Amino acid sequence: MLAFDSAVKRFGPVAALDGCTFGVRPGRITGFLGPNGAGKTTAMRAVFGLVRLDAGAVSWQGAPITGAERARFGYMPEERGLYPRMRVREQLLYLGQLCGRTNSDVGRIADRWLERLGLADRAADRVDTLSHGNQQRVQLIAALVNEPELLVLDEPFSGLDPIAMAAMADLLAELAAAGATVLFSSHQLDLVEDLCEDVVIIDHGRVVLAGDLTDLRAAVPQRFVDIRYRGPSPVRR
Ligand SMILES: Nc1ncnc2c1ncn2[C@@H]1O[C@H](COP(=O)(O)OP(=O)(O)OP(=O)(O)O)[C@@H](O)[C@H]1O
Repeated sequence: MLAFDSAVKRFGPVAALDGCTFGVRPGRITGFLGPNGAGKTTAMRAVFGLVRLDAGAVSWQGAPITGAERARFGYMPEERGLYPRMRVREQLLYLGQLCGRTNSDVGRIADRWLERLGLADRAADRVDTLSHGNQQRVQLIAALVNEPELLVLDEPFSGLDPIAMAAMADLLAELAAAGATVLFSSHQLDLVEDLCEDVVIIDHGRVVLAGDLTDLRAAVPQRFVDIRYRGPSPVRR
């Protein structure tokens, strides 16, 4: 389990995380929601040591996260992080080796995902010759080349067409079913509702709602509000 315990991170006067506490359970997909600037990216970066918390902690399996553990995690950062002029497969091999995996090991895993995501015929192409959606697929594979126990994805669905979104959703469901812990942020509420078992909603760096989506739905039986307006149309013609 990935756990945030009273995590605090300040940037000058801004509290990006302000006592943020939640858990991400293994074998499940957790959707991480919140308005722009809520603190989602900051929380995800804290898992990888890319921001240093001012107070509180983030832990994995009950212990502080070390570099050795991070090498077994997968991360798709919001700003993405591929070398544009490197060839797709070559880049995946390089990134996998940085995680301490052997060349043949990474090659086998990368080839499987390239095939699965319809990119086998682009393996020898430079990344910057691929479309945005295909670069995003490569970025996902980069997060998977070390067969991660924990997968943290910052807005992985943004900019994808419906077919690519469905392929990504299937893949995440499959990884979680195989035991991986999956946390992803999104602004697409319908997608989160369809795909996730758990949700965490934060605002101003604090958790406002967290838990099993089915339980949360049951606690709020009224899901739609019917608003009727009487009077002249407010729309000017
Ligand atoms: N490196 C930084 N320097 C200064 N302020 C930062 C930095 N990183 C984040 N912040 C601020 O911290 C707050 C939280 O930002 P963060 O990117 O974590 O939010 P978010 O929930 O991921 O937003 P979005 O949905 O827009 O991606 C924002 O007010 C942001 O401006």
